[in-house]
Amino acid sequence: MSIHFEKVNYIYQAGTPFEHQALKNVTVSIPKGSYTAIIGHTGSGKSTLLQHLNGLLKPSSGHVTVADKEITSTTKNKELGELRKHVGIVFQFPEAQLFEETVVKDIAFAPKNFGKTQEEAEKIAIEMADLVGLPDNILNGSPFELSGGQMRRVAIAGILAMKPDVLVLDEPTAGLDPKGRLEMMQMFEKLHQRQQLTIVLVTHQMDDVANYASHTIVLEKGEVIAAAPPKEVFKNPQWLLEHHLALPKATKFAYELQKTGKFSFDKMPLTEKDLAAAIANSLKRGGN
Ligand SMILES: Nc1ncnc2c1ncn2[C@@H]1O[C@H](COP(=O)(O)OP(=O)(O)OP(=O)(O)O)[C@@H](O)[C@H]1O
Repeated sequence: MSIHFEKVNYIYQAGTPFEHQALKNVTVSIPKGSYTAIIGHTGSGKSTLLQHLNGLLKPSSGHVTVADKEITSTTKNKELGELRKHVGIVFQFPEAQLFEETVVKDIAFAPKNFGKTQEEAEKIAIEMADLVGLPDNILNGSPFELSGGQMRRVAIAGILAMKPDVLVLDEPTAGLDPKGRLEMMQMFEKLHQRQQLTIVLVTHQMDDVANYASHTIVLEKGEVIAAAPPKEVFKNPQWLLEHHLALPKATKFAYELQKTGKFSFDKMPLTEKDLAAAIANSLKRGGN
């Protein structure tokens, strides 16, 4: 399911003293089947852009096309029901939305609402729980007795139960410890690979962009300032620093090494593995 923004402007609270233009003439695509990271400073418009993906927000002008559905300022909510099944959005701290008395019932809520029988919905729920790595023995217990990371998995399974083609994640690892973060990111990677899900990830974690994303969109003050694979976006550390963006750890380390004048890199490494290979190469060419 490909997604395209064409000259999209979005203005919050238009015509009031609080008016704020959060997206400015955004023309950008999210390739079908990609793992696209959206990065940018606080307030650059990431969440605003994300909410256009299923019409929670509609462009003030311009249009968004998701598969064959065009969303404009005049699109009615009742036209968006089908689209919302195809684009699942996991907002920050999704576990706050859990409410059912058992894990299975919580995950089964959406399919039941979309017309499945109780039995069908629970079957889907059990499959989805397995997909997100929840153990069987918690399924009939309360979601509120689980750890934070497991509660989040329940909430994500609830979104996956709609069988979306696109999974949108707004800082999905916020508040998790390093182990929980790694496990969660590995789970999304698995979903991307095995279910061919298009993933759209809003993140401040540049290492996650480097490790997992195939495409990157960089926002600054509501404008798209770059849209390219991570290796392109991170190849010029100076440009990123000028735009007050962080670098992946390995890229930063290589950049600092390069500044000593003793190492040079043809391609900036993005990951620890790339970094080790790049240092070895530089040494072979006569670095010291
Ligand atoms: N309801 C609103 N009314 C007015 N301005 C708003 C409203 N919601 C967001 N904004 C403004 O729109 C801009 C973009 O906000 P948005 O939440 O999309 O940014 P973001 O990049 O997701 O930020 P963060 O990284 O902090 O989540 C910000 O300047 C924000 O203050």
